[in-house]
Amino acid sequence: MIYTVTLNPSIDYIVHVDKLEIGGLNRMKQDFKLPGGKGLNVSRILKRLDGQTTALGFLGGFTGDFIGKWIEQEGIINEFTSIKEDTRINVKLKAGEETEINGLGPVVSDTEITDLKEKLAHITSEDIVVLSGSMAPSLPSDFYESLITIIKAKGADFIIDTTGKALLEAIPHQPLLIKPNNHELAELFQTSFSKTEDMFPYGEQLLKNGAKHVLISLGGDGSILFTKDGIYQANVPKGTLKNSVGSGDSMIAGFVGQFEKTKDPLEAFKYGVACGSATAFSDDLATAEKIRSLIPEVQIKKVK
Ligand SMILES: Nc1ncnc2c1ncn2[C@@H]1O[C@H](COP(=O)(O)OP(=O)(O)OP(=O)(O)O)[C@@H](O)[C@H]1O
Ligand SMILES: O=P(O)(O)OC[C@@]1(O)O[C@H](CO)[C@@H](O)[C@@H]1O
Repeated sequence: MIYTVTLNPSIDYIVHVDKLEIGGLNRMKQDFKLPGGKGLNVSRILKRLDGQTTALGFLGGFTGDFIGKWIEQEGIINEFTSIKEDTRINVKLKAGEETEINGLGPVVSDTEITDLKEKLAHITSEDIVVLSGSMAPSLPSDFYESLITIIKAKGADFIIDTTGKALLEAIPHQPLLIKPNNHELAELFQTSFSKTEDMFPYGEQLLKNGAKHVLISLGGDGSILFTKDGIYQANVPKGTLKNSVGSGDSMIAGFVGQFEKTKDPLEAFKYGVACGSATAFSDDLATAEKIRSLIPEVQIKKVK
């Protein structure tokens, strides 16, 4: 079973306007409310690909009810911890360019924290846990590490998709996968890249530090996978960009879903690319049909 943990889920309020007038009254052309949060997006894609997935994290208030009902309707096992405060709303403003305004997130109490940890402790060594996204500021800064301790004690694998200190602290615990994008990688090492090859030593360093696989996503420019056997680069399938929100999460879902089945990192990489691009070419997260249609277009070559 693949578990996802979304500590700070959201309703993603997607707002389309023709042209944004700062300081004026803007009328929406179209709007959508969708369940959001990185781990939840991973679960939603896994489910569409017929995977079994359980979603953990914190959900509260009217916003939490909306998300809980939605994901249950999609067949995702909902083991979220109920919290007193409202889950946040993240605004995704589409006015030609995309602008995101993400909420801070609710205060989570000690009892709520204990409940989440108890639920996580039900996993077995056969399971993979995906830890994704930001933490509400009320949580201790080493919270992800405390969850990793539980996961490791059960002998399960984990994937972590977060940034900064929480990501750096997780790497020595040997995550199955980390997936920084090129900007996050540059930030981790306080550097900048002018070409793809510049990233190679940093990806290799992350492997040395403990990650079992490192996937660096480059948006519309593709992605690079670092494994113990070498470095591989993928193209991007052709299509029209509709929405880049959630393409990174979709990539992780494709990778972990296929890795669970085949244990083959290159096969997993191929599915990851197809899922990431399929979401980039869709209004919401990609459908299984769209993902499957892109698989034949993905080409992976060894570059080192
Ligand atoms: N414009 C695009 N065209 C084709 N494929 C894309 C595009 N944008 C993203 N993808 C696919 O999705 C993968 C992940 O995208 P990206 O690098 O933007 O992740 P991310 O920064 O984690 O995204 P997010 O945080 O918005 O979910 C890319 O490596 C690529 O395979
Ligand atoms: O604020 P975080 O946790 O970093 O990111 C949250 C978020 O932007 O990530 C998802 C896309 O990856 C969205 O569904 C959600 O709104």
